[in-house]
Amino acid sequence: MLKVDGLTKRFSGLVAVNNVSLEVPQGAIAGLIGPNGAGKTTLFAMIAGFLPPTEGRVVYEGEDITREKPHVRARRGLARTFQIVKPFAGLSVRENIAVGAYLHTRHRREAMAKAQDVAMRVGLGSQLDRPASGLTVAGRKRLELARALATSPRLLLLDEVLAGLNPSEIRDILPIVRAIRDQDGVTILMIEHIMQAVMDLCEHVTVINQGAVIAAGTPQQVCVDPTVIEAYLGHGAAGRMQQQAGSHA
Ligand SMILES: Nc1ncnc2c1ncn2[C@@H]1O[C@H](COP(=O)(O)OP(=O)(O)OP(=O)(O)O)[C@@H](O)[C@H]1O
Repeated sequence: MLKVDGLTKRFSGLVAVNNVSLEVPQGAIAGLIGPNGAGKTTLFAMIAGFLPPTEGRVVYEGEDITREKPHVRARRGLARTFQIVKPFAGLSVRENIAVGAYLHTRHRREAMAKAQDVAMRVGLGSQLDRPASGLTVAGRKRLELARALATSPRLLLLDEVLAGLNPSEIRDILPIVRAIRDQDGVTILMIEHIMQAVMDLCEHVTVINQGAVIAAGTPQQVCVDPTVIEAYLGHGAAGRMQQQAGSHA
């Protein structure tokens, strides 16, 4: 469904993303993880068309979309959420969600109906007529998800939809994300720092560090990969953990 081929992004001297290749098959929930500043958001911005790559290609459903604008990609069914959620403050929850639906319709009634449908899916059904500015952090995350879903995506890029949520809020939102794939068949690529969520949701994970892919595999595989442990915890960490495990055995 999505093929990222040798994507590189340089910001003057800094190589934020360095020759990254990955594939997301149709129907997958795939994860993208890595320490702070690894280049995850920059990679997402290139996939969604918000930043032009310095080198490399983005291929979506077999077509090279590297030069396409974000709204053209969105019309093809490629949607993303943003880490920082900024609702349109003067608008209700329903109107905020409807903004996404206007991608495919010019009719207000249709956009509002789509907004209502999507709101029910993400658990915002009872908040539809409240001002979006009054939502809690968890509510705003649901709103962000709903706005993306209202564009009727086939590939959804989720940028830390769980960040800032408490454990019970996370437990509530995980089945919603899973249902987007299971019931609507939407393929998902998610950036996520919360490892338990990655373990629960993702079938495949790509790990990047300092702009480059350092590991890929199932969540279980990458969690025990010494290169990944070192990237998160520092040089020598994998060895220290092994020693500790040995001394506790
Ligand atoms: N517009 C920009 N201009 C210059 N440098 C940038 C720009 N955007 C990102 N960077 C740098 O590129 C690197 C990768 O940043 P990016 O935000 O993609 O990382 P990330 O993995 O998403 O981090 P986090 O998990 O903290 O969100 C960082 O060193 C960052 O400072």
